[in-house]
Amino acid sequence: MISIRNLSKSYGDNLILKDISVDIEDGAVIAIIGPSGCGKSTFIRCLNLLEQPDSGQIFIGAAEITKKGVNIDAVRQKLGMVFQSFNLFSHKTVLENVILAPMKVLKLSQEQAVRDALEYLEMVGIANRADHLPSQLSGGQKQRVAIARCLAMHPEVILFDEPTSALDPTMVDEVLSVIRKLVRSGLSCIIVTHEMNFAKNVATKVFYMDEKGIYESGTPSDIFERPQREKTKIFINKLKVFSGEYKLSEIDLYEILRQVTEYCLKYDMNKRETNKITLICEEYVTNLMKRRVSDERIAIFLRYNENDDSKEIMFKDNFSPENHFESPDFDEMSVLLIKGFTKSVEYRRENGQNVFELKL
Ligand SMILES: Nc1ncnc2c1ncn2[C@@H]1O[C@H](COP(=O)(O)OP(=O)(O)OP(=O)(O)O)[C@@H](O)[C@H]1O
Repeated sequence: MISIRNLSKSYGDNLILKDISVDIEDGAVIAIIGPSGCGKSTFIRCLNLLEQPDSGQIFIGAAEITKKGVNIDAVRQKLGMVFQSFNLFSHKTVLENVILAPMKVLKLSQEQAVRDALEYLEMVGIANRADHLPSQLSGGQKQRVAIARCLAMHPEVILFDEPTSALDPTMVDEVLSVIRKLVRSGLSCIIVTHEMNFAKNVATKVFYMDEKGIYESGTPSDIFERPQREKTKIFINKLKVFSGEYKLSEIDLYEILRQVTEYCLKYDMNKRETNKITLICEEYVTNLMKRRVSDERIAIFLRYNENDDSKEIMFKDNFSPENHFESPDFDEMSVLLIKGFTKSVEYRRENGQNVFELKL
């Protein structure tokens, strides 16, 4: 088991990872997903000490690897790493790349190292290129050699840092297939990936990273089908969000409608949908403007889910409850129009606010 306790890491003044604590069980296949720049690579690079954490502890079993004076080669042997950019020695053949570390670090004889290397090259389907130089290989083949080189060190866990990001799309599958094969053989892996289907189908657990930490974790179905937290939902559902908050005394209705139209057009909504959304916003805001009081505020949120094409509008305002949408003061035609354009309208009071959720 890998246990991480209160891990933090900054680059200069830029705090990237804040106080992460998590356990990774033996045999787990962890997919790490999250927006670009959230610290996924930094996190796994800290695990095998390619980056030095600023604080916190990492244990492999009972052994603390973050302790002063630890043997870094031994740590990296246990936690092998496959990089986005392969990192093969360009002047050495495929075979030489694979036997180098086992001879140097594991002190294997050349004969033994070659025997092992050919076995691993066979496993990743590239033994017939053992005498080639990396420059004679495609990106996918180079990455498979890098995986064989990692396996030759008998790691307990392999860390994959976006292993397919540098590849031509036609080569992604051959590398993912090899990783899938390793996973099936029982090897523990931690994979930083932007390949959501791969994460969904191969991982035993998914870490969604955001806000400098593991923002939400769970099984692939937890994360991909039932994400609980807002940012995970937005990331997973590819939600395109618009939000605007306005002080009623300063409101410029036409500016709001312009912003809403711009949002709809940006995400390729058709003219009909765009008109519906802007009309609903117009009706709602106009009705509230009529009863302008001192310092009332309204907020408009639009959410468009690209996966299932669903659209939602949410209005929040801090008017008193009797001023809400279905109250007699609200223009009857507006209510009919809004209801006619939507599949459902839900009203609730939340934290002293009126909240309307409309599904289109
Ligand atoms: N060696 C470094 N020195 C300074 N800043 C760095 C260094 N490495 C990464 N960063 C910054 O730290 C942040 C996190 O980077 P990291 O590569 O860990 O993110 P990521 O989630 O893996 O991103 P991506 O998905 O785009 O690869 C980024 O803002 C990046 O620019």
